[in-house]
Amino acid sequence: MDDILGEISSIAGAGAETTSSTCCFVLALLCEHQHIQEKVLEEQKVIFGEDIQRPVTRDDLPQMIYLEQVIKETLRLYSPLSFHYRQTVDNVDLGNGYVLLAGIPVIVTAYLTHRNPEYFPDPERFDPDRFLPENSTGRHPYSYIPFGLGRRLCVGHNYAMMETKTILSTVLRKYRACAVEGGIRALEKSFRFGLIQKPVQGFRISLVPR
Ligand code: HEM
Repeated sequence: MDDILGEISSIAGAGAETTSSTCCFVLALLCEHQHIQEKVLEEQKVIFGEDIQRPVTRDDLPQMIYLEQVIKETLRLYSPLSFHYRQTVDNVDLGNGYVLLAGIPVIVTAYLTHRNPEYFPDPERFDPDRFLPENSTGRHPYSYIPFGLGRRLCVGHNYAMMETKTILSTVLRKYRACAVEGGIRALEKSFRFGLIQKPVQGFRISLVPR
């Protein structure tokens, strides 16, 4: 029973604030990039026509290709889990003159990794086209780690993408995300770099019915 309760609480804990914060960051970025929001909406119209009420079905999700690029680019800039904590088991030779000794804590930050200009030129720019197939093929697999990688890869990563697309499609067909209080830069200044990266005062985003 303890194991089952442990699994349930870690899935509920790891699955709730991560996706809600991702949805809010997408909406905040779309406030500041209206032309990208228009492209998202155009894609929604191809899938749903003018129907703003129809619930999203499983078959709709693979068609939301541009929305997926927008979510991926949002996760690049604002990964809810901004660092990964590990402890070395053996000595690790980094091949550049440095060796991490066995038994030491290692923190990898998604925040800095995702802003490495070697892999993401002009890294502060919000550009969903970075995730077009032709622009992402050949990129180093460890340069993009919003869900971690390897054995401890987020067990919910596919589900998270489905859930985020469903929520955003439902909201954006009905509402235009207009403004985020103080702008995204102000949000960033108030980040709490805890387990979940998010602004201390939460998100205040204006949504206007379409
Ligand atoms: C955008 C949403 C999400 C992000 C960015 C995210 C990110 C992550 C990351 C980075 C890790 C690995 C942590 C590490 O390296 O130690 C992780 C682990 C985990 N995630 Fe997610 N996650 C998301 C959504 C979800 C959802 C929806 C669920 C469940 C329904 C979930 C369940 C889990 C669980 C159970 C683990 C622990 C796996 C393990 O320790 O082996 N996550 N997540």
